[in-house]
This record gives sequence, C-alpha cells and structure tokens, in this order.
Amino acid sequence: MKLAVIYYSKTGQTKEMAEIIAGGMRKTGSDVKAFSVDESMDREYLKESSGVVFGSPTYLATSHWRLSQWLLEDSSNLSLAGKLGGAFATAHYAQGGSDSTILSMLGILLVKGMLVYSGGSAFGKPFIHHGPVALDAVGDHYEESKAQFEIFGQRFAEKALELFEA
Ligand SMILES: Cc1cc2nc3c(=O)[nH]c(=O)nc-3n(C[C@H](O)[C@H](O)[C@H](O)COP(=O)(O)O)c2cc1C
Repeated sequence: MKLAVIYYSKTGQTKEMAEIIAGGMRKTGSDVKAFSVDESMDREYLKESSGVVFGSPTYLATSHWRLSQWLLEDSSNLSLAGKLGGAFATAHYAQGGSDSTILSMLGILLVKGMLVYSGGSAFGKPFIHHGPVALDAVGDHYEESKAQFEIFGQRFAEKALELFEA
C-alpha cells in the first residue's frame, strides 16, 4: 500500500515531523513518500496512494498559505476523494493556534471528500485528538513530541490497511 505525507516547511521543523510520521507509517510495511509543496511531486504515486497526511507550521493560528494553495490549485486530478486524510502542525506555543491550524486543513480534506482520521483517543495514550502537534517554544516539547508523531504515522497506516487492504 502507498501512503504520502505532504507538507510546507520554512525552517525545517515541519519537514522533520513529516519524516517522523513517514517513519511510523513504514513500520507497517507500507511504501511511504514525503513531499514538500515547494518541490515537484510524483503525481502518479500520489494518485495511487491510499492515504495522505498534511502538515503545516502554524502561522497566525492557521495553516500556511502555501499548503492551502497546494490543496486549492495543485491537488486536482489526484483523486483525493475516498483516500484517508490526516493533518499535523508545528507551532511556538500551546495557545498559539496549532489546533485551529490542524482543523483548517481537516476542513479542506472533508471538502475534498477524504475520509478524515485523527489518531483518536480510542487508542489510549498518547491521546491524539485532532492530530499531532510539536511546540518549539515550550520546554522540551518539540523533542518529546517526536514519539507521538511516529505513533500517529503508524496508527494512520494501520487504519489505511484496515480500510483498503482488508
Ligand atoms: C510569520 C510567522 C508566524 C507564526 N505564527 C505563529 C502562531 O500564530 N502561533 C504559533 O504558535 N507559532 C507561530 N509561528 C511559529 C511557527 O509555527 C513554528 O516555529 C513552526 O515550527 C515553524 O515551522 P517550520 O520550521 O516547518 O517552518 C510563526 C512563525 C512565523 C515565522
């Protein structure tokens, strides 16, 4: 099964978390590719992917315009409808709007007809409500959250396998 992670990253932190999610997905034996919206993407691979996770830094408590622009202008013809979708964010502060950043992306995924996956609290700890978040200005949160991102990637891939390969 093919899975993808698509992100925007200006200073590298969202890219690092995208790679960690990809690593968690690979634990299930899935093929995984991570793409920046600033590079040319393997569109055939994306068309064949069963699930895509989107990531953005938090800018003014919402997702970066480059990620929204990609979803608005560049995602057509990729058959996103029916694929599993998820989202994650990086941010400075707990009160900085990472949750609204994730929800802004998930809202677009719903409009695109994707099946939205959050990680869910049903799986127990770590509880991931809307999607994983890494905060770079709150003590050691950024480093400590890496385990949560890996688990999110693994859970996302396991759900995609259950939905599409069963
Ligand atoms: C112009 C700008 C606006 C930002 N706005 C917010 C914000 O509203 N809330 C927040 O918590 N962090 C904010 N940040 C911090 C970034 O979201 C955070 O550093 C992020 O991890 C950067 O990701 P990147 O390294 O992938 O570019 C902002 C950073 C910049 C440069």
